[in-house]
Amino acid sequence: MSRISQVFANLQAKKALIPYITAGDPNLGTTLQLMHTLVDSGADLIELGVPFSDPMADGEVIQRAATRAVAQGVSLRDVLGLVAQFRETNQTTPVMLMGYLNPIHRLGYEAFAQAAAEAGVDGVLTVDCPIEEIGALNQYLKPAGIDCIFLISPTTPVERIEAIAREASGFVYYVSLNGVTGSANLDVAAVAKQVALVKQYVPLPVGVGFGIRDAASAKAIAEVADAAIVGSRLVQAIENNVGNEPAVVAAIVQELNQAVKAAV
Ligand SMILES: O=P(O)(O)OC[C@@H](O)[C@@H](O)c1c[nH]c2ccccc12
Repeated sequence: MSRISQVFANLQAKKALIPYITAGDPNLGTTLQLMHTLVDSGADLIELGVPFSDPMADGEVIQRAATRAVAQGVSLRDVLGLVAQFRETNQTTPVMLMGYLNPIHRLGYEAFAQAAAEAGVDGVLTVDCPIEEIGALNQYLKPAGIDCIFLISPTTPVERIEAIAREASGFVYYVSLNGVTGSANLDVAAVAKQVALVKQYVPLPVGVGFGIRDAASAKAIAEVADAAIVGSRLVQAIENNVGNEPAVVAAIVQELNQAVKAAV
């Protein structure tokens, strides 16, 4: 069983909190510290962004984080090195990479899958990978034991959800709204309805992200899904608290985790 599946199995009826941070924001050393902070504060799984120059699914907050990391020259190889460092002292918390296809394609799918597995990566979400192309990557991820995580949005047609069900493992990521990360108009009732639809076709846990900003929204989402995913709130806190990032992030994640774990 993969580390991601294991986490959901261990939680039983409880819900997962999945915080997102961008690797290399504000620098790789701080990201390593923050990854341990996330775990200590209750994160069940870490979503780690691979910085990219043209992050089209991201709102301004995460775009700026990617720009800061890219400006320091943080590469996909560096991110894999970061995960390997994290694994030196943590063998239990799953790490999923979130990124765009270009850097993975440049490294080569087979080489990437091998290096990611060696580093201790558990899942890969390629935001801009068309379903036609995912097989080319997944043929290497699967034997390497890495889960292929897919986005499903409010406009994903049922045929595509069925195609995703054939390739996905670990969990699927339901995007709560049509827009970019950091949006503010979360409609919990609409999400509940769509998550139920997704579950008719996909026999995996469903995590929900986009627009979850506080304890109340995290709890509301955790009541209708298997995991709440929070990015922009944390990335904004990192930007606003240079030099004091771990303490501020710890406080937010602890609060979010309490809310998510209180969901029934
Ligand atoms: O930032 P938000 O609104 O809290 O949403 C989570 C999101 O940041 C994280 O999962 C993520 C960051 N970049 C992405 C690109 C596509 C899909 C998801 C993501």
